[in-house]
Amino acid sequence: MKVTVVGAGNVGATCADVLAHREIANEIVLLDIKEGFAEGKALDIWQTAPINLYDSRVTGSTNDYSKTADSDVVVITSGLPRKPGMSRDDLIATNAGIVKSVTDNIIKYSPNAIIVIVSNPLDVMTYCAYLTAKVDSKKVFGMAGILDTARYRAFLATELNVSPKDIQAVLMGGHGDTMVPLPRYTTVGGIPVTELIEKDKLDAIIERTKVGGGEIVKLLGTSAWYAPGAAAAQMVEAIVRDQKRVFPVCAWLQGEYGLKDIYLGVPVILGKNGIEKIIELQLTEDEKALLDESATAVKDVMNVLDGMNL
Ligand SMILES: NC(=O)c1ccc[n+]([C@@H]2O[C@H](COP(=O)([O-])OP(=O)(O)OC[C@H]3O[C@@H](n4cnc5c(N)ncnc54)[C@H](O)[C@@H]3O)[C@@H](O)[C@H]2O)c1
Ligand SMILES: O=C(O)C[C@H](O)C(=O)O
Repeated sequence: MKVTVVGAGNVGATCADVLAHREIANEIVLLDIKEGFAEGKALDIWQTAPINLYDSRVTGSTNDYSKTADSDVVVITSGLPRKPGMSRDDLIATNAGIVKSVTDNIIKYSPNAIIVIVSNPLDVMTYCAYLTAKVDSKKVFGMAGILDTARYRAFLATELNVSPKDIQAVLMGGHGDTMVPLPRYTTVGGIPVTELIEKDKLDAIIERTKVGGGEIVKLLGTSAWYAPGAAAAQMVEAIVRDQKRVFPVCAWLQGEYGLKDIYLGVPVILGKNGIEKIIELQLTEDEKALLDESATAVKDVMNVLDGMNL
C-alpha cells in the first residue's frame, strides 16, 4: 500500500510518523511546497525505523507529484493553520486555492486514490477537493469527527477517572463551534454516560469539546497536531486494512438526515472502498435541530467557496 501525505508541517509529519511506526502503509511519501522541507522530515522519520523497529519506507518530495503516482490513499494537510483570534473559516481565502491545486495534482497522478482532507475549514475544504477531483464522493471525505470525539472522550476519561479506551461516543455536524456531541450515544464500558456524571458536568464537557481546537490554539499560538495526525492515520488504517471501522467522518450527504448536497460529519463505515455506508441514526427533535443549525453554518461557508469561482 502506498500513502501520500501532502503538507509536511505539524499535522502531516505527525500523520506520516504514525503511519510509518505502526506499519500502516509500506510506502509513505511526504510532499510539501517548501524546498527540502518534506525531504528533511521524511529523513528524520525514516531514521526512527531502526529505533522503533519498522520497515515502512518514508520519502519526501518538494512538489514533485510524480513521486506520489499510484497512491492508494492521499491525506491532504497542506494549508495555513489558524492563529489565536481567528476562526477556521477565516482560512478559506488561502486554503481553498491550496487544496484545489493539490487535489488537481494528486488526481493527475493517482486517479483512483481515496482522498482524506484535513485542511481547514474542514467541511468546506473537503467540498473543494470533491469539486476538483470529480470522483465518487465515497472516495473524498474529511477528518474531524475522530479528533472531536477523541477530545470529548479524553475530557470524560479525566472527569470520570476511567480509561479513555472504554469511552465510546458519537459526534455529528460541522467541524466548528456548532458541532453536535450526542450524550445519548455516549457510553462508558457499555453504561450510558448520563448514569455516571451529573448533567451540569456533562454539559461543561460538551461545551469544552466544541471549542477544543480553539483551546489549543490559544495555548500554542498555532493549532493542534498530535491528535489530528493520529486521527488521520487511523482513518488511513481503516481504509488500507479494510477494517470496516465505524467513525464520524465528514461525508457528502444526499438526503441522509434530511440534508442534501453538503459535506457534514456523520457516522460511517470506513473500509477499502472509502465510505462504505453512511449510518442514519434516529435523532430526537432537539438533536436534529442542532444538526440543522450546524448544517446551515457549513452551507454558508460552502456558498463563500462557490462564490470564489476557483
Ligand atoms: N481537520 C482537523 O481536525 C484539523 C486538525 C488540525 C489542523 N487542521 C488543519 O490542517 C492544516 C495544516 O495544519 P498544520 O498545523 O500542519 O500547519 P503547518 O503550517 O505546520 O503545515 C502546513 C504545511 O502545508 C504546506 N503547504 C502550503 N501550501 C502547500 C501546497 N500548495 N502544496 C504542498 N504543501 C503546501 C506548508 O509548506 C506547511 O509545511 C491547517 O489548515 C489546519 O487548520 C485540521
Ligand atoms: O482548531 C483548529 O484550527 C485546528 C483543528 O481544526 C482542531 O480542531 O484542532
